[in-house]
Amino acid sequence: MPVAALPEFPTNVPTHPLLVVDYELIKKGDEQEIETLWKAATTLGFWYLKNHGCNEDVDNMFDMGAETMDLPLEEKMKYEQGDDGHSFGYKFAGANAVDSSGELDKIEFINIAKDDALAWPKQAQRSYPSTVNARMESTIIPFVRKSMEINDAIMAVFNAKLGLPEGTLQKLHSKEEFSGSEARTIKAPKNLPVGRQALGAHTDFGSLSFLHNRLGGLQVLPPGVEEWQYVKPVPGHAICNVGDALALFSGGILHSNIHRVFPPPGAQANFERWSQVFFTRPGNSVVLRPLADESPLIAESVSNLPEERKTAFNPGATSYEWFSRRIKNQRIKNRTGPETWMASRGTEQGRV
Ligand SMILES: O=C(O)CCC(=O)C(=O)O
Ligand SMILES: [Fe+2]
Repeated sequence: MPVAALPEFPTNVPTHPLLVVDYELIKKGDEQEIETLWKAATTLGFWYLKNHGCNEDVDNMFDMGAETMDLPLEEKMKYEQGDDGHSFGYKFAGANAVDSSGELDKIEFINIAKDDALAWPKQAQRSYPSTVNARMESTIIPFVRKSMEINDAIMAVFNAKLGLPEGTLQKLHSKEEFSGSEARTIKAPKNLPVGRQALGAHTDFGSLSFLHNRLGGLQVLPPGVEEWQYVKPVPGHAICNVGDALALFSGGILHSNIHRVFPPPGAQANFERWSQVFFTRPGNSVVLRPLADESPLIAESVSNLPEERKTAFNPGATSYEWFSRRIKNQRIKNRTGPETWMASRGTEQGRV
């Protein structure tokens, strides 16, 4: 669907403005732009990123997604994630809960491991539908490589601002180690029930998310605010956000905010909603904990945390364990009651 053919985002719904960061300026080390990025990452934890150079790659990923979702359900189900806490592969609509009542999610998606993209034509983590394999070289590998480069550059800025020894965050997100890093293409059907969640409220599991939206639907619940607000898609601008792993590594200096997906507002509701994400996550063996020994700034932030937050910020889990616990307990098949939803939570602080 060409963007020009889609209805405009309505003007009468509450939106939350995001700071705009220019990736070209970040790459050049522009001090003012770095300050804008830092402000965004330490307050809401969401920002727009322009001049990222991936627009064409994202369009190609949407084509790959459409080809994949058009396969018969029976074919897609051969590549399903399963109920054991694995993310890579296909997820059917209704596989996950969206809240503690066990209401079902409305979106389907395909997750492609960065390890499979980088190892191609060898298989690293798992196999994929033919439509994915056919576009691995032309579409997926370029998108994954560029997204990794962008998230790495942002992470290098955080590393310096947190006062960590050079390359610390880079080492925790090494290309070589297997990780949960993945590309995700999401399809939400048109005309979803109004006022219901398509994707339940959550914080992202990993470190950095690089998201591309054409239609509205993404909502955030900013700190200290009681009303969910839409994040308006802006053409050519990615929506970037901090995930739990960076919040934990930084002792809470970087903020991982809760968000969810609602049906697109106004006339946009009559259209399928597609989104494209790349998630950068730490290596599987990396233990999630504040890097207080490596940075006085982080040590100070931890010392100012209330006792219960100190405990929550030391989950005693590796990145792999954190990630699979959260995925597994979202799966409706694993639900025993509201406690299963609670067991899927990250750093939301009881807000959902
Ligand atoms: O589709 C979107 O806009 C957001 C998706 C999301 O939050 C996620 O997949 O973690
Ligand atoms: Fe998310």
